[in-house]
Amino acid sequence: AMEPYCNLSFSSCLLPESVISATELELLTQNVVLAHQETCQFRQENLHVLRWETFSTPEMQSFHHKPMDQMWERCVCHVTDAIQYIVEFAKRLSGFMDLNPNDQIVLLKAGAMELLLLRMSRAFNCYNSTVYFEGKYAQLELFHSLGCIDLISAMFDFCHILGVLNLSEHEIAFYSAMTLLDPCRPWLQDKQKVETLHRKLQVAFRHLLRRTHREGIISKLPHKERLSAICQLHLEKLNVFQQMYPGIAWERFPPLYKELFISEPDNS
Ligand SMILES: O=S(=O)(c1ccc(F)cc1)C1(c2ccc(OCc3ccccc3)cc2)CCCC1
Repeated sequence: AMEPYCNLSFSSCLLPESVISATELELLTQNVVLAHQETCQFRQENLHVLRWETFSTPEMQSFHHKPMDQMWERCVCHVTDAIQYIVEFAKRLSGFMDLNPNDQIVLLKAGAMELLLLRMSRAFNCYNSTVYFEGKYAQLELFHSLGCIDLISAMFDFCHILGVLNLSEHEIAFYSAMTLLDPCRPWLQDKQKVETLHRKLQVAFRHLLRRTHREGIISKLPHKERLSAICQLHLEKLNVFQQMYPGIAWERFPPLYKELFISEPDNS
């Protein structure tokens, strides 16, 4: 099939807005990979050396006996830390800061937890189903006191699916950028602008996969419905937690987490 872009000798040819030049393709790929590398929070090599360091039974017990609200507060703080890196990733993606501020917030509100799950798969050991948590790798059981083991096991399953694909940092970078810059997010004002960015990312990602003979993973990447279902479940569990511990979320959860996941109480 015709290459998705004109080569430089025809640089004067009229490029339909969705097609991208070879140079722009290369610059976009560098931008996405660098934005991810600079904001990935934990380096792959550091996670790798720890991946067989699991919590001992006594340590597991201590997590088990933690009160639900304490465990929630710890996880919510880790989420907030992780999301600060995700916000930084977004800001470094070419085109994101040119979007209007409303659309930047819309994309981060809808995509932050999804990107957190994609990044969490980097810290998942799919050989013993453990995930990096507070310095070591934890089994599912450790999170029992959160009272939302169905949410946590859905996250584990998701990380397992991605872990089996053994995605490279480049692939995770593109998967993250395309998840964030999703033109189908509700309430977008300038959908067209996000669409153009998304299409350029698609061309660049396909180009990378072709170059690395990894086209096969496209059909194996989880559908976005799966990602949004887990994020929906998180919001439901957060709601249940707020019913059980009224006031804790408002008093103890970081502002960024509240901004993203807790809708203003309707004062009606
Ligand atoms: O280290 S973590 O706290 C962690 C928690 C559970 C787990 F199984 C593995 C890791 C962290 C994370 C925290 C909450 C998450 O969902 C939302 C959630 C779930 C349950 C309670 C509160 C929030 C997802 C991930 C990993 C990435 C960033 C922090």
